[in-house]
Amino acid sequence: MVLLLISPDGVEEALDCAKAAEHLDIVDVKKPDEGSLGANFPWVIREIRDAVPADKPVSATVGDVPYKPGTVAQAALGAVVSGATYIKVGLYGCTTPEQGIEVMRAVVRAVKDHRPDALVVASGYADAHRIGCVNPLAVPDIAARSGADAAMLDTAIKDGTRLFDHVPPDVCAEFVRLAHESGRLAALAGSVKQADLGSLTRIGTDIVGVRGAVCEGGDRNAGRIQPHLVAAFRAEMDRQAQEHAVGVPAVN
Ligand SMILES: O=C[C@H](O)COP(=O)(O)O
Repeated sequence: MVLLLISPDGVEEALDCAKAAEHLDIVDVKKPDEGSLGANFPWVIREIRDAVPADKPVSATVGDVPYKPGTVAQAALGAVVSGATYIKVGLYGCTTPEQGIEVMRAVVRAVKDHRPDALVVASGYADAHRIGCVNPLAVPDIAARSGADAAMLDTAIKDGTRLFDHVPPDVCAEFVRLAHESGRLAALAGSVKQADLGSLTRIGTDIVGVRGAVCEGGDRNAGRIQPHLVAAFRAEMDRQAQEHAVGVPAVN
C-alpha cells in the first residue's frame, strides 16, 4: 500500500487535514514560504501533533539545509522533540554524496538518540541540476550509508514543473529500486497530480507527498488544503492500487 503524505502550512490547514484524516497517512509540517522543504516553528509542530488524530504520524521538514552537519542535527532534534516522528531533511546545500552522508549521519544520531523509533528521511531534489545539489540517484545511497530510513525526492523550485519533468518515470523507478535494495523506504513528491498516480503506483514508491494537488485551484501558495480534494486524491490512489494488483492498466 502506498502511503499518502500531505503537507499543511500551519495549524489551520492541519485542522483541515484532520477532517480528512481517514484518507491520509502522514501529516507533514512545513513552511512553504521558507522553501520547498521549509522548516516550521517548534510550537507549530507541537500544535499540529495535538490537532491530528494520535494514530496519524506527524512529519516535519527541517529545511532546505546547508552543508552544516551540526546546525542541521540540532534542528532535527528540535523537530523530534516537538513531536514529529518523520524527520525530513532537504539536502539543498550538499553538492557531493559525502557531504550528504555527513549531514544525514549527524541527523540520524541526533534524532535516534532522542527517539529510536522516529524515521529519518533524506530528501534530494528532482531538479537538482537547477540548484547545483547532489544528484537524485545518489540519495538512496546517502540514506543507506547514513542509517536514514527513507530516501525521498521533491522539487526545489515550485514553478509548475513537476517530478517527472526532471526525473522521468524510469529513473524514478531506479531510485525506488536502489532505496529498496538497501532496505529503505522510497518517497516521491514534486507537484504530483492525480494523473501521475498510475506511474507512481507502477514504480512501487512507498510514499507519495503532495500539497498543490490537494489545495484549492491546485495552487500550493494561494490555495488552501481542501478535505474533499484529499479524499478524491486518495480515491484515485486506491483505484490505481486496485488496477495494479489485478494487472489491468487503469484508464487515466
Ligand atoms: O512533501 C511534499 C510536498 O509538500 C509536495 O508539495 P507539492 O505537491 O505542492 O509539490
